[in-house]
Amino acid sequence: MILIVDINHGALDVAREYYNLGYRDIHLWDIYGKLEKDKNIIKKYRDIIKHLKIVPRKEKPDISNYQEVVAPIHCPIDCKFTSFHDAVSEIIREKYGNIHRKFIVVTGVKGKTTTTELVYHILSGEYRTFINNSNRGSITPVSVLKNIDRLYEKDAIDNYDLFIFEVSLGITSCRYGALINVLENYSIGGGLRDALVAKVASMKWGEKVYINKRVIKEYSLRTGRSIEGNIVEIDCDNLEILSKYPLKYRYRDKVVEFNRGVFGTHYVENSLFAIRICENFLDIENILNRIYYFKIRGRMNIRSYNPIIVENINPGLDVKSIDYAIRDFKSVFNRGVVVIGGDFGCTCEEINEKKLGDVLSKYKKYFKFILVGPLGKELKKFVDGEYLGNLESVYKKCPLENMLIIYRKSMSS
Ligand SMILES: Nc1ncnc2c1ncn2[C@@H]1O[C@H](COP(=O)(O)OP(=O)(O)OP(=O)(O)O)[C@@H](O)[C@H]1O
Repeated sequence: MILIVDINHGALDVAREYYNLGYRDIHLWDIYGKLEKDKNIIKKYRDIIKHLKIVPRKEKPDISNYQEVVAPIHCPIDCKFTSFHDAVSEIIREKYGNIHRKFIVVTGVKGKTTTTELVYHILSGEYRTFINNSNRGSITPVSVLKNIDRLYEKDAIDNYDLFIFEVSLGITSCRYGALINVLENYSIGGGLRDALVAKVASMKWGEKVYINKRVIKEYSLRTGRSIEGNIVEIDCDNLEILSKYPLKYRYRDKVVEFNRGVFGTHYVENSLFAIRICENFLDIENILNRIYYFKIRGRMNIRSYNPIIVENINPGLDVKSIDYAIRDFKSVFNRGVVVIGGDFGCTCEEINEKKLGDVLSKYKKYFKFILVGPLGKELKKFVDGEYLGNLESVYKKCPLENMLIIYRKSMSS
């Protein structure tokens, strides 16, 4: 008997794969009551649901009855289980042989989307490249499998030489994997595990994995163990930054240079990973040339030049990345306006408005604050600032000063 947990994160897809691989007696625990809330799921997965025993949310299955439990790594269950990262990695190998040898998989706390977009931008000059990241869809481990299934169904898999995936909380089987940072280590699984240990545990799925030196150090301090596998340590902290805007830094005997449309020193870390991965495929001149033309919306892009407006509008902004964004902006422009706010409920990790308020207070000598969206409304309790409702009202005001816009934008808005 096998127990698969959590429909929200793809348990029905995983169950279907196990069934097709010959497993029987599959129980599925709908831990968050998804089937009660969303009747469309029953229609969509009728073919597999009829072969499963569904354990409803209110019932707690007796784990000791099962030979194997399969669950998302952040699932709040206290037992030994196969993570979805492990299950998906094995299923891909079973179903598709060596296709994972064409995969580049990126994980981390901040910069996953930017790094996958960079790798895609660099490699797609020479390779037929597929990408999935949070700009384009779900980034659960199961989404890797679903993307490959879809390409096979459409007979489109041979249209690509390489496949780039952003995956949350760890990598799945791949030729090249990357763990770019653990900017904020947070607890998962109701406090039973943490993001750092979860991400590191998945590194075994990469034939070669690029890991931030800071993460290697933090992991060793936290657990007393070293990370196993074919690891390339990436040291992002000892580089010579030649200019913050336009961004330029020294890489070996070369200069990495960005165009004026992107802003922020976090691009150093993200591009360093992109360069190291892409060096497996292209020569450095070609890579540097592509980087110069890189642009990405909503992640510290320049919206206009006089005065400067920098836009940081995306779902993944946490307190630390907001702090870094303002610090970077201050280090180049010194003063101006910070527009701050947006939505709640963008990601599993909710933003703490009180902590954010404390961070903003550090900068109140230098910046005027304009507050926007539901988060902005809450921030009024912690910082002085004009509440302007939404971003449209901000743009209508025609700013006269340099302005940084930080807006946590949910995928649905
Ligand atoms: N390497 C980095 N270090 C610190 N902050 C970063 C880094 N890369 C990006 N950021 C900040 O995080 C924001 C989100 O970046 P990005 O979307 O690339 O991260 P992500 O990991 O995909 O986020 P999420 O998956 O949580 O939405 C950026 O706009 C920037 O402010």
